[in-house]
Amino acid sequence: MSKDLHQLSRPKGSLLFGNTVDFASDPLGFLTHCAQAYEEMVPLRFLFSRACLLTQPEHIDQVLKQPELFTKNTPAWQAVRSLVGDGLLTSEGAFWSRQRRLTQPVFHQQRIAAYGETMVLYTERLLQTWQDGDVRDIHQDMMQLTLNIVTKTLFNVDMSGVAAQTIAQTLEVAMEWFTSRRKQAFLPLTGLPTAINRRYKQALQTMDQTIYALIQQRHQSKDDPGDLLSLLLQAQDEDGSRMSDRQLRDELTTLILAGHETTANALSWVWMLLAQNPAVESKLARELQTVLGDRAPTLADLPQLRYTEQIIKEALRLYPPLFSLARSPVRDCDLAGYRIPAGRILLFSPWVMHRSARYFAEPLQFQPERWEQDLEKQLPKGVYFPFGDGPRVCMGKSFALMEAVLLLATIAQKCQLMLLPDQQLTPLPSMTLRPQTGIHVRVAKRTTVN
Ligand code: HEM
Repeated sequence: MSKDLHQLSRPKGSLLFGNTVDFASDPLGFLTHCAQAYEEMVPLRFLFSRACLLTQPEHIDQVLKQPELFTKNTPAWQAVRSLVGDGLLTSEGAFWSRQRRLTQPVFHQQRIAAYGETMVLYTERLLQTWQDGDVRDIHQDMMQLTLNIVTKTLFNVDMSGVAAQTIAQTLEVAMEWFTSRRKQAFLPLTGLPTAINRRYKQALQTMDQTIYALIQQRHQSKDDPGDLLSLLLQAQDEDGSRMSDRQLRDELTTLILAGHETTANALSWVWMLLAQNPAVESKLARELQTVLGDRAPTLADLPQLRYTEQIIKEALRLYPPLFSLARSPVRDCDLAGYRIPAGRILLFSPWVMHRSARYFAEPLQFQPERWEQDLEKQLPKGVYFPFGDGPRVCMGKSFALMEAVLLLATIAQKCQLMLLPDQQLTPLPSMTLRPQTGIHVRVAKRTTVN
């Protein structure tokens, strides 16, 4: 006989709003506090929505491994849907399964191997514009660079000038809109003509024009570059029908968003952590000098760039770009002996799990060395999951890891980035975990390795 969630202790909230105010004002702090102060499941209430925070790895693992039972039908995912529509990230059931099958080949190891050259080339182009002593917002640089790489590799488009700016601006507004929705406990207030709602609607329209123009161009072109866009255009249902332009728009928007925002954030936090930890930075420089000397990295170097990879893993542990995930059961079910009613929002947070002293020694310290002995394999499932897990694990995981290592190696080989003093380096928990006011650095072109 399953137990009732009511039996579990929970953080006191206000009579009307429940835990909304605490969550909205400091989601990272609130979730961390709940995981530390209460039991394995923590019932929560956000105004009218009931939720439950999972803090046991085996529960998280069970939820991630059963996407048919635990779906993404939650307010937070609905908010993401307003931006990306019914693309791979947000669709469900047979439709998602078909789209995933169809898109998978583009992410096969051999295929993404070919993208390595573009990643390094685009990074070198960016470096050519940097002068010794320059002050830069490295977060903006990473956003621009990863956007250019994802559109070139997946859609064979050089996204520059106005189009790139349109996408960047839409994302800025979308993040602001998403943060404001979280603060309203995801109440469906999107219809109200508030300033931010209006700006968001306008930004979506402008971005749609850019994406539809890209689709149109390809419809008219005779070339078949064999990229993801060609694959999607050629895909046919059993009845011979093809994807509508609306569906193509959703998939393209999804991959542009998922394919650059996350990696850019991960790399931004890497630069901050390196600047704060000079011993790690020097060790990285030595690895790059030993493995690469003066030549640019290639795919073949990846197995030797072990410390570089450990830095990425460690930064993803401390600053997971998707800091919290959510699912909801389609029917009443049992989880760890508790009855979970259909529709209950289940929250679980990489931020919380990755910083737990139960699984990581000195959890708040940046220690890439902890990944030396294949720690990832030794950890229980559901502890370290920056890319999610189960059938809906990030489709771009290998792409992203390869990109992060190549970009880090290419830049760190040539430059050292130093943080400007007196800046607040606060993570803003929006749709992703972004640095709230960017990360401002001074560039020192490398002459010798320390
Ligand atoms: C450091 C970089 C990245 C991180 C941390 C990351 C993280 C994640 C996570 C946590 C999920 C699962 C969400 C959930 O289950 O609720 C996910 C899904 C997804 N990611 Fe990534 N991602 C990254 C890069 C990329 C890249 C480069 C691409 C594409 C080029 C991509 C495409 C996708 C797609 C399509 C999904 C949806 C998969 C599905 O539901 O079938 N991601 N990502």
